[in-house]
Amino acid sequence: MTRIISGEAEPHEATPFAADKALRPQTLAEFVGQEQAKGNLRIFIEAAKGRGEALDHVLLFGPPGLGKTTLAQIVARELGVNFRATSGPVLNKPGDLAAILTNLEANDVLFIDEIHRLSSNVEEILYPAMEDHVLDLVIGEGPSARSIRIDLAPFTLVAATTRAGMLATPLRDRFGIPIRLEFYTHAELKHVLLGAARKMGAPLSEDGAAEIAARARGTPRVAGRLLRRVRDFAEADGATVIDRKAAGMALARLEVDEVGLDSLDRRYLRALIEHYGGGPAGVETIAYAIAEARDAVEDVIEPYLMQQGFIQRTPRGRVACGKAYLHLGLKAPPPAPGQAGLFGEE
Ligand SMILES: Nc1ncnc2c1ncn2[C@@H]1O[C@H](COP(=O)(O)OP(=O)(O)OP(=O)(O)O)[C@@H](O)[C@H]1O
Ligand SMILES: [Mg+2]
Repeated sequence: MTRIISGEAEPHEATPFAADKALRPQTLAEFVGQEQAKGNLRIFIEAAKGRGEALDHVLLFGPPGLGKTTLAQIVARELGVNFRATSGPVLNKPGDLAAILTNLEANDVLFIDEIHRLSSNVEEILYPAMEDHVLDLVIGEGPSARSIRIDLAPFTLVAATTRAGMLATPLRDRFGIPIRLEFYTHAELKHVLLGAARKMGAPLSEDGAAEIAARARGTPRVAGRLLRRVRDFAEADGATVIDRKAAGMALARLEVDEVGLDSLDRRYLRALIEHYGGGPAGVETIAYAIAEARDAVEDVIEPYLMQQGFIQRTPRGRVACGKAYLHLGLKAPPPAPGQAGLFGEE
């Protein structure tokens, strides 16, 4: 799925040469928003440093593009320790993780992205490593198999996931510091955009930043991507400043509407309303109707539609709220007797 407003990283954004790598905030102070998470982290980091101990394990969860990887790197930098990064799908065998763990120095940060995709045999060796800093490995097979125990340096696991619900409870329980990242406010995104524009040398005005921020679906990665595309249009048009008008024109050409929805979001809402009478409809059914993978629908499309009150999740499926009808210019049917109102009130 290639969408300008997808919160997911595009392949080029995930490489070390990523256009947005230089824009990554380097310190907690530079990291915009997520005030509660930052405040807590600051205290825990200072305490761990003061005691000369490893920081407790941190679980970062939330939709794509909200800054999980960025925050993980910042934690290591603020602690003044090494940052080692890997990801769930990359760790195929217990030995892959064992090799990384045995190479960590005292109090280092190990970052495991997409921890929900860790295979269960790798997950099992992670438990004693997280809890007691030991590695229990089985060497050989069959009757000659024996297990050995290796001591590890104390370390901090920082794990990220878009799907905290998919983690096994014993794994989730081993994180002393769980942090949910929230969508950013328009003001926070405006701040992110002005900072990024300064670093890119792009002539973004205050009202231009506000215009992009309002359409970036609460997500810094989307804001950064929109800024780059808007700058391209502005340059092509010979604009000397990216103001509200230039940004608005570019965003219209990108088919991103005033509230940050693109054609795929609108297709989702239309499918739910026009094919399924506004719901309740199962996510599988809607995904099929718009020819998208269920995971993408759940991770990328729905969180923002839900947060903005376009749809609601009910035990019987997704339901379109009044705001969705209004946004598409459709007339909302009256609520059926005994059912929740369409405007979200229970
Ligand atoms: N609080 C922030 N302030 C400024 N820029 C930010 C902030 N959070 C994220 N960014 C920028 O947004 C982009 C995406 O951030 P990041 O890669 O950390 O997201 P993520 O949550 O790890 O996404 P994914 O779930 O896809 O791994 C980066 O370019 C980063 O610089
Ligand atoms: Mg990431």
